[in-house]
Amino acid sequence: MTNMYDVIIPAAGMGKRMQANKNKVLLELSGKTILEHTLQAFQDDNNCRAIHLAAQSEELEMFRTFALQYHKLDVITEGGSERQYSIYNVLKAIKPCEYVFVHDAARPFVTRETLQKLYAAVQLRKSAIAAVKVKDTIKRVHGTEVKGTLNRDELWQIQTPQAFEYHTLLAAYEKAERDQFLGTDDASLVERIEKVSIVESDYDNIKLTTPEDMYFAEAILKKRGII
Ligand SMILES: Nc1ccn([C@@H]2O[C@H](COP(=O)(O)OP(=O)(O)OP(=O)(O)O)[C@@H](O)[C@H]2O)c(=O)n1
Ligand SMILES: O=P(O)(O)OC[C@@H](O)[C@@H](O)[C@@H](O)CO
Repeated sequence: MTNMYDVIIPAAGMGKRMQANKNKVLLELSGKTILEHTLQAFQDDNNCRAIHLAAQSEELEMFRTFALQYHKLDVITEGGSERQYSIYNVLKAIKPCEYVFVHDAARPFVTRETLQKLYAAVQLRKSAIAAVKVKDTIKRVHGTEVKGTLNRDELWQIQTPQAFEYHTLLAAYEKAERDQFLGTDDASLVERIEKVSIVESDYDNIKLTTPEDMYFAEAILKKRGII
C-alpha cells in the first residue's frame, strides 16, 4: 500500500529544561519510557507504515533494542545540534514515501483521533498540523511595557504531529538549509513554500518540557485509567 504515512520522531534532544540529567524521553511514566509511549501510539495506528527515529550517537544502540518491541521501527539515525537538524538527518536517510508525519518523542499523549484527523487532512490539503485554541489573553510586550493585545480568535497553539507530503517536506528542508533558516517547528519551513492547514487536537497532547509537566503527565495517565 502506498498511501500510508511514515513518521519521523526526533528523540535526540538533551532535555535541559527538564533538569533530569539525562535525555528526558528516557524518563519513565508508569513503567515505560516517554519514548516508548510515543512509539506505541504510532505502532497502534493502522495508517502508519514505518517509524523513523533521530537519536543521540551514545543512545543509538539502546534505541535499536526498541525495535524488538516495535516492529514498525525502521531507520534510526544520529540527530543534530538542533531539532530541525535531527529531523533533516532522518528525512535524508529514509526512502521516499507519500506522506510524512513529524512528531516529538516528548509528546507521548497523542490520540488515535488526532492521528486519524491529520491523516484525512493531509490527503485532502497536502499539509496539516495539530493545534489547540489559545486559552489565555496574549499581549506583545517590550521590556515591561505592553504594546498591544493580539486578537485571540486568530491564535492557535501549535503542537505535533505535523503531516506533509514527503516531497514538500524535503523541498522545505532543502530551502531552509540554503537560506540558513531555523524554525521552531516543521510547518514554519513548509509555510515558506506552501499553504499549511491546522487540525484541532486536544489539550492533553502536551510536550513534556519542564519538571512540572511530569505532574500533568501523571494526571493524564490517571484520567486514561493507565495508573
Ligand atoms: N537537537 C535536538 C533537539 C531536540 N530533539 C527532539 O525534539 C523534540 C522536541 O524538543 P524539546 O522539547 O525542545 O526537547 P529538548 O531539546 O530535549 O529539550 P531542551 O530544549 O529543554 O534541552 C524532543 O523529542 C527532542 O528529543 C532532537 O531530536 N534533536
Ligand atoms: O521550542 P521548543 O524547543 O520547546 O520546541 C520545539 C518544537 O518541539 C515545538 O515547536 C513543536 O512541538 C510545536 O509546538
